[in-house]
Amino acid sequence: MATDNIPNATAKRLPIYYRYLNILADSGKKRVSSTELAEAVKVDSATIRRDFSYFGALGKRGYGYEVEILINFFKKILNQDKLTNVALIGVGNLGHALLNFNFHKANNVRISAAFDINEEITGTIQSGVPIYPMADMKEQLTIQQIEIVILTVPSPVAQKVTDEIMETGVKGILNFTPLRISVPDTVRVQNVDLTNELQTLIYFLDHFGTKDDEEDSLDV
Ligand SMILES: NC(=O)c1ccc[n+]([C@@H]2O[C@H](COP(=O)([O-])OP(=O)(O)OC[C@H]3O[C@@H](n4cnc5c(N)ncnc54)[C@H](O)[C@@H]3O)[C@@H](O)[C@H]2O)c1
Repeated sequence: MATDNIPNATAKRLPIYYRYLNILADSGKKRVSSTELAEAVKVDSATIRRDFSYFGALGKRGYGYEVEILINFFKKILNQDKLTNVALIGVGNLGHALLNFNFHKANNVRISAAFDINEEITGTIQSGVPIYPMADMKEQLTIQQIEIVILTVPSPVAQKVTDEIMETGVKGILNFTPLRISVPDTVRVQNVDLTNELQTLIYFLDHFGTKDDEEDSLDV
């Protein structure tokens, strides 16, 4: 089944579907229609049907979707069976918040190592995660076979730190810094910018009120 070329917006909705399907399964529900799912996850049913259609026939017209089949399907696609270790670089205000949070609601991803230059925190363990000095970064990323890094360093050092990361086996960076970092084609960068999200929200409220177009909504 080809899942390589699904649109970004669809890929971003998959964890939302997966989370809600688990809630349905926990409440004993066996079957769900795209309309019911649409109501719960606030994505219109046509979009849900189109998203699911990228993965072949997951349901039948007029019958809906088997909750368990969908869960098993998304579990595989989202790699929920496999624990992904992630590293955090830059344990300041934002880094601390992410360490505290540590994705405890997702059982397939966790921050297993953090790095900083601040000697007051290196060598300590915060929220159960060891903070290593930057001098240990390459070695630890390699030993722990970490392929994903969350970047929360100040923007003036973001590219330099990225270049160091590129000397390891890291394949993906969740970039919280405002700098648009340069990486080789083999590495994927996902930028997170709360200011941008807030401004987009303000724009939609100003122009369209509260009724948003699903394709452009902020949680795509
Ligand atoms: N995307 C967003 O919505 C969003 C929101 C807030 C902050 N930010 C960005 O996130 C980053 C962190 O913000 P913050 O408020 O936590 O900053 P901060 O100054 O509190 O933390 C930065 C941390 O990085 C460490 N650091 C500095 N140079 C380093 C280096 N070369 N290698 C490793 N660690 C290094 C510092 O010691 C510090 O602990 C900034 O780039 C900021 O602009 C983004």
